[in-house]
Amino acid sequence: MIAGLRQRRPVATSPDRTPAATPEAPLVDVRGLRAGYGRVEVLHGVDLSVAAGQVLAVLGPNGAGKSTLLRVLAGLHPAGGGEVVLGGRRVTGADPVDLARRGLCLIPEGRGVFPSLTVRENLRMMTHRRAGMSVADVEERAIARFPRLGQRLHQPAGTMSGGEQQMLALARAIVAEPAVLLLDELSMGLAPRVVAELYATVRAIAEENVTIIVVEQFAATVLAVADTAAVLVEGRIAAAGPPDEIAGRLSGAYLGGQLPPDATTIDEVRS
Ligand SMILES: Nc1ncnc2c1ncn2[C@@H]1O[C@H](COP(=O)(O)OP(=O)(O)OP(=O)(O)O)[C@@H](O)[C@H]1O
Repeated sequence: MIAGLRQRRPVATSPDRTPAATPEAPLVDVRGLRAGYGRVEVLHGVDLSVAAGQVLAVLGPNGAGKSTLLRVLAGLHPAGGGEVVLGGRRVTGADPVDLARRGLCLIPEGRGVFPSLTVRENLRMMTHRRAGMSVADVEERAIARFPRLGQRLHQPAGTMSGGEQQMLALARAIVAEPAVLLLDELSMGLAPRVVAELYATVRAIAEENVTIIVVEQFAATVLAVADTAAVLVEGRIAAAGPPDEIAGRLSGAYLGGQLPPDATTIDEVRS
């Protein structure tokens, strides 16, 4: 079951924190972003922007550079060129701790939890992320959003189902009230029903004015909750626009919500 929306409570903020969302300007603006590994460039000048409180879905086949894009945005991998602007401030090259302080939070591919720690311990680690937040606050917020976690507080996170682990990863992220949430393939290895449940929650989180960039191969489910979408193919944006338009352009190329594994097929959809 998906918990309903809760009234957000004020927490202490730092002056560096990304300003409250406003609908006028993009909250995240990526311009000509390049990145690679060694001499091999995998992002060849990516332009993307997402308005405050909106969900941007970035779709693309294996190896397109989706995870690399998120890692650069989170400060975990260096940009080789271009820039990242967060809340009107250029943050290219900022370190991950600084970006986290500004309210940017990445849930990486795989489960963003500590498997040997209990659910409670995983949640408690988040108290340091926002001043003025007690352990009780953290647990209360997490359980309000994901009631199932309340029954598993003493269970090691790694023994929960994949869907429950992703709920915990999302719970860890949202208790810190992020300005921007970066999600890398929440759907990996999960049943479609569980994926749909997780993405319904992602939509609800966006409704609380959190800006979300989500990277996925599970096209149909994520497009259903996105405000805008882009297709990344071989490190370049092949298409961008409203989700229904992108879905239409992809419809000939995938069945059952799964993008085709080869970039060539998506290239054919481009024009
Ligand atoms: N640490 C690394 N060292 C060298 N090359 C890497 C590294 N990580 C990723 N790559 C390469 O960069 C390219 C983009 O990888 P990335 O993981 O960003 O793609 P992706 O779109 O997220 O793929 P997937 O959907 O399979 O996770 C791939 O060719 C990959 O092999």
